[in-house]
Amino acid sequence: MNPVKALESHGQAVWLDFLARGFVAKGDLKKLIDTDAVKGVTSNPAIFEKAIGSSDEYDAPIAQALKSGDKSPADLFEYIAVEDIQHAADVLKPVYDMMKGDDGFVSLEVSPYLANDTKGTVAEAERLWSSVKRPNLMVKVPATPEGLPAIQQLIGEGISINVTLLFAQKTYVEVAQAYLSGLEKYVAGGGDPSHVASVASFFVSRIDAQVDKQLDDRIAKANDPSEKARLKDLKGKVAIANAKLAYQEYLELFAGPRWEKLKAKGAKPQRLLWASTGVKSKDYRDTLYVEELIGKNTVNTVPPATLDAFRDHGEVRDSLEENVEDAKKVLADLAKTGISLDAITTHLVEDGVKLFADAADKLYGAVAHKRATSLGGGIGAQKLALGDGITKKVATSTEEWRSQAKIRRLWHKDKSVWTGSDEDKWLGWLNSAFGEKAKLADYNDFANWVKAQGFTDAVVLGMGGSSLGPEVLAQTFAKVSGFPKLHVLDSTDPAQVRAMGAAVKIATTLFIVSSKSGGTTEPNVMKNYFFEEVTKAVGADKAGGHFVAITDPGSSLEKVAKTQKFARIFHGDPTIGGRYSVLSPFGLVPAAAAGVDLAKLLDLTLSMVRSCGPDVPPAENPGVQLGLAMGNAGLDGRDKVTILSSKKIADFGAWAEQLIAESTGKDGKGLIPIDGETLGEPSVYGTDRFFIDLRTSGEDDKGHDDKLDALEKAGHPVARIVMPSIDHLGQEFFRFEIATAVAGSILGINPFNQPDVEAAKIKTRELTESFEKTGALPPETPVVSSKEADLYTDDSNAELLKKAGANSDLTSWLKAHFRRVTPGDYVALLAYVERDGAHIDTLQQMRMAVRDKKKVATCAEFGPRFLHSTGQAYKGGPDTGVFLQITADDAKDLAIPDYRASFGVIKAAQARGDFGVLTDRNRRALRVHLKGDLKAGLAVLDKAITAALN
Ligand SMILES: O=P(O)(O)OC[C@H]1O[C@](O)(CO)[C@@H](O)[C@@H]1O
Ligand SMILES: O=C[C@H](O)[C@H](O)COP(=O)(O)O
Repeated sequence: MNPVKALESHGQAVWLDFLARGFVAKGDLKKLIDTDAVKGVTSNPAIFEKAIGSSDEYDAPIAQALKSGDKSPADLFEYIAVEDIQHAADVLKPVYDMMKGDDGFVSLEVSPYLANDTKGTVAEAERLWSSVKRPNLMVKVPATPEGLPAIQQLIGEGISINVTLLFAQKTYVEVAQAYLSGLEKYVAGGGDPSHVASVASFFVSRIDAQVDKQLDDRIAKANDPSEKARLKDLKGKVAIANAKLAYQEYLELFAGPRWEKLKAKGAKPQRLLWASTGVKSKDYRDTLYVEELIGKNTVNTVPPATLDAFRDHGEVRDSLEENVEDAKKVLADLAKTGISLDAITTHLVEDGVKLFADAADKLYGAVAHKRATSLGGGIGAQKLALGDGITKKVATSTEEWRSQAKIRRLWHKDKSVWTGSDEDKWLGWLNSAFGEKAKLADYNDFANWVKAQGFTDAVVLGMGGSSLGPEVLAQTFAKVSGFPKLHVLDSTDPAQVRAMGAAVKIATTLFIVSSKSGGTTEPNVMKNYFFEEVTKAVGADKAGGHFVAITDPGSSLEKVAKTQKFARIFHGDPTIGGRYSVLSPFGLVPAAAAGVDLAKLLDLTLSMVRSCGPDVPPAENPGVQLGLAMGNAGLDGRDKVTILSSKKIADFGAWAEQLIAESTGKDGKGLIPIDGETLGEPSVYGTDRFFIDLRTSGEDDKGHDDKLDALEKAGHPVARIVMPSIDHLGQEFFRFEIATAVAGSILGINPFNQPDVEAAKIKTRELTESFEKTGALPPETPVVSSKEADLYTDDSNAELLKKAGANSDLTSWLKAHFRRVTPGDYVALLAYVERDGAHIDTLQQMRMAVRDKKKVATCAEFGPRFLHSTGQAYKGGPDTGVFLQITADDAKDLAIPDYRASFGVIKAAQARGDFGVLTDRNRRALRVHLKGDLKAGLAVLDKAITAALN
């Protein structure tokens, strides 16, 4: 007789420790049921990994599953696994029916990531139970300290459980008690226990593998031949002895009054199942862990190779209750050697969780890969060409992030991923796109209202994160017919404020006052100005109807908005910092007002959110990969993140700048974003660059690409990202957010605070308060004064510059200042003037001259806008900045209603506050104040810069 089938008559059920889609579909499982009397199937993460990861068998099912909507890799795996388990359960259903529910089970394991999470395990087991919907399912839960209470609860709910990763006899007793207690609860609640089944999967071969290793060590060290022989004799015996003694416990546990009471109600005993019964050592007979553990009311789940071997040459006898005393002696002899079985079994539980988590990482990686392939053009493609050195470092970090579960910890808001301060309070952005999608109806109502009002323009008044997201949206998407044109104002420059007023029709403009804190000076003064303008245009009673506010709950702006009867107040999420707020009301309200299709934007964004999710291992996770590249490149001295965004998404860099700089630039560390530099030949760059090229599909430019290729060839790290279309903009917001958070972890900083911006705000406040009291800003003395310009700096900078040749003219000071620039530095031009096309061009020309001459990175920024963006890194980041602040007389100042200070005064105070912090931090900073006509002044400065550089 077929030895496998013969086991049946010895009271043992054989299950198959294997599952794969085709195996079931092609009838192979059915064949084993018929020929070998196989009565069940077990799966685990390693089995699924093998099935899904190393074949293309699942490509089509995955593509099919995605047809009903995008899914995260974990959801996708679950979807596929549930189908597989259902198929196997259906094939085994006749066995289940024939045996009246005593056998015929298929097991599906909860995620090993939840092994130490009771609540998570319970929730997942409940979900699997209800989605598989088969009476012959067993959900596998590990016998970890956190798994035990979950097992008891789940049994108490009438869910059949396969307890896995069980190695120690004493844990087995706890498992059986948990089963009994769970059943008692179920019965007490009116449940019929005859529907509940359970097995306790006692692992075998892994114990011998560990014990043998320790025995081998001792054998090698032993000198006495009899000692050697004694040790050798224990090899291959301990696991079986351990299992035999567990069976003795079983016989006791499932006898006696407690059990009899349950049995009388129809309860089934929790059978011991021998798991891990494929031999791990070639020294042993391949049927060892079947032959020695044959006994009544047990199960042995065997891998296909062991099944084949046993069918071929297995020997059947009632072995389980044989030589129990010998088994005790084996364990006693082991104890005498000093090898602790307790320590080994404890370690094996932890190791078992780790091994299954490693397998799950591989499995989810494979699923993530198949998902990405299947979604194809739906997700922005990313290619990293980092050069050998950084590639190696990224590979090391990738493995570290995987083995330390850092992406899952990041998503679970574990602050120890960063500095362990308060990072956990600032991670609302991770899920915001899901939350905002649920609010689509409200956004649509708002959009309809905006349309119905007939607004011609919508102007966002805000700073930093509150303005730069909307600005990218405004500049990327074309005006939508029937909706207002979207503008952004983020300045206190009188000319710029006035220009915005002139660019729109005040009477038909919607103003979106956007400030998370509600207390930021700029949006408040801009609001005061435009509220008065609107009042003049439409009357006091109607003015509020032209304003909406976006602000965090309870802010001072909310109070004002209520008093002034704003049309709407949208609340931000206080767990999202400004620079991470674009996929929250701060980006989405302006987008809705402009008629952007938010459903499409969010759906496409969510694909990237899933691609960067907790279940996507670092190697397959595009956000993590970009972040590890940025962070490691930064540590390698390539800390100038040079952003090259193509024409259609030209403004993206301005948003990315605020994200990267404000998040990472602190504690003397950080990444300096470089936006807007024209791409050059390798010779104009130092070795401090990391290039990110971002474009939409089809925006190819041979000249640009050749230059980029040349840079890559010259050894510069280059990340290339191709968005399928501008509609995929939200994907890039999210990719960069994750990347920045990850880079922050690599750099060892808290990416969610902005200590140095606050310092400048305090200085500015002191200056404006003094103005409110005295009517003037405190006097200051230039180091040099000429007809066109005054120069200012602190004593220490002045002394150094004079020593370096600065005398009485502008050029000499600039020359001395630029002379301080060394490789690895960056030069930042910080201009507190109107940000218009002409000034952007002038600044661009100046910075390009500096870059090409000094071969350093350059920034061309406008104040006060950059204060809420790169300003943090300039003051708090690495001391590699050389700053030229440019201020100017305002041709025509502008009063602010309800303020004594004008826009001009506030802007001046901001410039001085910022400069004060730069010099307090001993940064290399010089301020040029242009007098008289600005155009002429800038021309003089441009000339002086050119002269200074030559
Ligand atoms: O939205 P708020 O609170 O006005 O802040 C604007 C900006 O100022 C900062 O708080 C500091 O620069 C940024 O992080 C933020 O985006
Ligand atoms: O339920 C079955 C177990 O997961 C399996 O038997 C473990 O076997 P292994 O030790 O060979 O991985």
